Amino acid sequence: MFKVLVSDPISDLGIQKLMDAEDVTVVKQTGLSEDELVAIIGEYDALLVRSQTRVTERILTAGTNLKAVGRAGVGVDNIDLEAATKRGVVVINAPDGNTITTCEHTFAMLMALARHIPQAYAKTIAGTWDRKTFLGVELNNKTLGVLGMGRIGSEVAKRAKAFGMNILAYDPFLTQERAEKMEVTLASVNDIILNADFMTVHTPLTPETRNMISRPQFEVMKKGMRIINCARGGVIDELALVEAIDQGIVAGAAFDVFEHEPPQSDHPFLNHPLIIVTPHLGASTIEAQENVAIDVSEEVLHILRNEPFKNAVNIPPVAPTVMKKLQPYFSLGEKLGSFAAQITTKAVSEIHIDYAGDLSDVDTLPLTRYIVKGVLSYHLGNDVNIVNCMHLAKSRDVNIVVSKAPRTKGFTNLISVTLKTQSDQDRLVAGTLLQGYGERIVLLDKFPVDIAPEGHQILISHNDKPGIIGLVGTLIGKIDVNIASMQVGRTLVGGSALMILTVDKAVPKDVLVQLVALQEINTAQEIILN
Ligand SMILES: NC(=O)C1=CN([C@@H]2O[C@H](COP(=O)(O)OP(=O)(O)OC[C@H]3O[C@@H](n4cnc5c(N)ncnc54)[C@H](O)[C@@H]3O)[C@@H](O)[C@H]2O)C=CC1
Ligand SMILES: O=C(O)C(=O)COP(=O)(O)O
Repeated sequence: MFKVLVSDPISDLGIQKLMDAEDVTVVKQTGLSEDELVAIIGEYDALLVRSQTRVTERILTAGTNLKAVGRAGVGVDNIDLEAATKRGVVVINAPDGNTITTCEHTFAMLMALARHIPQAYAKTIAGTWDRKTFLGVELNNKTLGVLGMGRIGSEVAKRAKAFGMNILAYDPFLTQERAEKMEVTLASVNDIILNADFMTVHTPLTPETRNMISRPQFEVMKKGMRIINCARGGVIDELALVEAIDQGIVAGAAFDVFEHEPPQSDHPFLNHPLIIVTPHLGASTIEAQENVAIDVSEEVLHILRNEPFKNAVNIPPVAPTVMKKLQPYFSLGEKLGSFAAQITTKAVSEIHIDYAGDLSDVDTLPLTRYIVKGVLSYHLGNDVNIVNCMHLAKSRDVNIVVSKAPRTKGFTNLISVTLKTQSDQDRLVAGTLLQGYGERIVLLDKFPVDIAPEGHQILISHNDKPGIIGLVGTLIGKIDVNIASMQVGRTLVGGSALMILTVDKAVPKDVLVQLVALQEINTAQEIILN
């Protein structure tokens, strides 16, 4: 039974699927401190959060059973991604579910700012009928600068056009072609600062975007600018903004987010007559909360059940078409890696993977992860997964080298895994996916073989002499282990040869020792593939 902890307020309707799952127990406990979370997280397989819970390295370290952290929303700046990756915890988010809602909140803030609605409301309900102070501005024919044209920024631009606004858009990934398609003007940050009447930010908070708009930008800014931030606190320098408002450069600001949330009661934004604020409500609609909770619950279920998932933040994204092509090879890749690791007795310094045939023209990184996982998990056990395997390999100075060849001899696809060791005792295992026959190992070192990679195998290297097969069969038979299949490969008559037996159950270690003691047998190794 998997245990999932929900530590922020997340829609019940959205997580219904998780609550209904027979193999999952959901526990809801919100408002926990870091210490409280550290104390209990060890029992849980997954943690579901929004932006309040800070998922720190301490929490991730204490979460010894943790497989996934699900963020019911977009921003993952409250999660220590590096620590999660190191510990093999998949971090997933729900990037699409709150786009429209946050865009609409941005628009609500934009209009409230243009017409002083919160200030007018407060004065009116306090009993003053003031029709002079709150002279607003129209949006029509004004210029809106959008910094960050991702999901939310693009939707804001679309709606602003319907209000008759001209859009200046800046995003490092915005091309001229896409800008034209969206009927916005591609601009620089400087163009926006100098020419816009309103400016809205929709970027994540990164080292590059932190204080993107600060004193130097305010100093040259077009007078009367109005600024909206429904993205992340810290993108616009809070103190510099207050100064710019007080100097009459900026006419007003509307902020949903703060550098530190919740802000201290003496934060200069609170009670400033020209700044309106909301408490990080951008994503807070019934619809968005259901959407993000559904998305994240489905993904967490996939991860817990070892099924393919998308939207992992700490694994590079894979295009669906590529995924479709690669997925059938994941299990074969992992088994090849595991097989190679089990027959390699020296420390591995390089994992060399060669993809040939069908696999040579796709981005094979996701498959490489499965192979590396297979190699490392033989020694490192369940601590290795496709999230942390590359990091673990690097931290152990194991190089991963990938080569590709468009053609293979006799196979439409071939994956060859060579484990290189410092003592030059390299081992090679190659496999293919045969239409109708499934996974096969077809090459072991230099010997052609045909083995279904599953269950228990014994790999024996011997000299090519008559009578060896009989000796081995007799010894294995004596301990009552059934041999399901046997193959012998050699390159030269009378030279070195290789025998591989598929057996029905594990063979005790002392039998392997007895096998090696037989004449003409050099090594005997057991390989277990699940
Ligand atoms: N207030 C709230 O409740 C909510 C806030 N957000 C926040 O809104 C922001 C945007 O979310 P989405 O549009 O979904 O993300 P997105 O990933 O679709 O868009 C972000 C865009 O920012 C751009 N960007 C990155 N660095 C930049 C830079 N230096 N200058 C200009 N653009 C840059 C990226 O290229 C990308 O196109 C995120 O920070 C997210 O956390 C999202 C949902 C709700
Ligand atoms: O999705 C995001 O990035 C948000 O900022 C929304 O945060 P929340 O889930 O409302 O705490």
